[in-house]
Amino acid sequence: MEPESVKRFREYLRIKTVHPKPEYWECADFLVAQAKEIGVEHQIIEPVKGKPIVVLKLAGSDPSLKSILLNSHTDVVPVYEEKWNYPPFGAERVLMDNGEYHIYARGAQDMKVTGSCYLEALREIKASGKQLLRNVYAMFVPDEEIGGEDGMGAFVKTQEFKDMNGGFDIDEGGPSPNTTTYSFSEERTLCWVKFTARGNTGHGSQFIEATAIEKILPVIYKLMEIRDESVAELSKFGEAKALQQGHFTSVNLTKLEGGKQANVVPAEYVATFDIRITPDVDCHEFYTMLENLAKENDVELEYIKRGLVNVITDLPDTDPFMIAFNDACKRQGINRVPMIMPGITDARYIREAGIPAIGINPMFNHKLLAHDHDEHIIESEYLRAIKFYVDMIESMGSVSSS
Ligand SMILES: CSCC[C@H](NC=O)C(=O)O
Ligand SMILES: [Zn+2]
Ligand SMILES: [Zn+2]
Repeated sequence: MEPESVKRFREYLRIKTVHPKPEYWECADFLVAQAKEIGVEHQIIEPVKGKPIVVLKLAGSDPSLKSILLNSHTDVVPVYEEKWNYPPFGAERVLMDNGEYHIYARGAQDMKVTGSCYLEALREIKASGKQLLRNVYAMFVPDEEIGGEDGMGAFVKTQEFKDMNGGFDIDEGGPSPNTTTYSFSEERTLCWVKFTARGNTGHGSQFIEATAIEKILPVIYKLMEIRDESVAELSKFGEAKALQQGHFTSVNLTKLEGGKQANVVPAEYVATFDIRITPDVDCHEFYTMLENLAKENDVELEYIKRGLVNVITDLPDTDPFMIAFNDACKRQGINRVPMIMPGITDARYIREAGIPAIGINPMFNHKLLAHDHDEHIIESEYLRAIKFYVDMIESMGSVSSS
């Protein structure tokens, strides 16, 4: 028998909130219907037209206290459909040889599973008739996968967000490949940067000076050197490599453009990099280094997107919210290990707004398939995750001081 919570999760997965044209209103309709069924208030905020944010509220008995926020994004990244063994928006429930059911869909891990856990946990708590002390808000926001400027970035600036009076945010994490759970209270800083070199052109048989290629190559070499250094440092950690990656700056040359024909020396060459700066270094110093590198080589630099601040959540274990958080983890058999988020998430906007945020995903034994083909989750782990969130929400929502 398929649990009702799984049916609802699969319904959420079937909504094509996929870039570049996510069906945000279909998604909002689904979430509003959920709120009505669960019996909690909801609100739709649209700080940017066509990008609705849906917020569900589990009302606490003392609304003057700071609230607990549960954040999730509704959008998902595109798919290479031909590479999937199951339709990416079919949300098929497949019985595996080991007796486990898998649910296949884009967003199954990243991160509709978490959004569904919030919905199911609110449903359970509401149905139990218990009233918590603090307001709890589940937020469903668009556009995280494209930077979140029009989603959480815009939302945190609204009066509606301020009125929620958030005291602590539970946010996005990743499932664990084993039974250790990662928790994220800091992220690397995103830097997408494009270098354009211009130079002399002419016949491909000649020794032409000051070509675009000669200018761009030292820039590429230098950045690849930084990449090599990170790889070398990271490899020293052996098995613990994945856990440590956030302490190193990652560099990837993601686009290289230029040249028209084999015998024409290119007049222009463009190199685009996806760089993630570790919070262990000052991002402004890193930017100065990039700018100097460009200047020294007569290359133009343009930031496509970059972070300018990097706020981390650093609460002591004696903080009442942390006590409640850790207690719930312990009760649910979650062995929490801190890690720096390798990518960027909407939690950064919440931290910048002055609210502590921790990203977590309590599911065990999953291959990380965010943004990958055949993204799926193990049903029994989803069901266990719901229990985790029920406990976590009740625990955090009952914190009396702070
Ligand atoms: C600039 S938006 C990119 C956001 C994305 N976040 C999760 O995958 C990431 O690449 O980290
Ligand atoms: Zn995500
Ligand atoms: Zn993602």
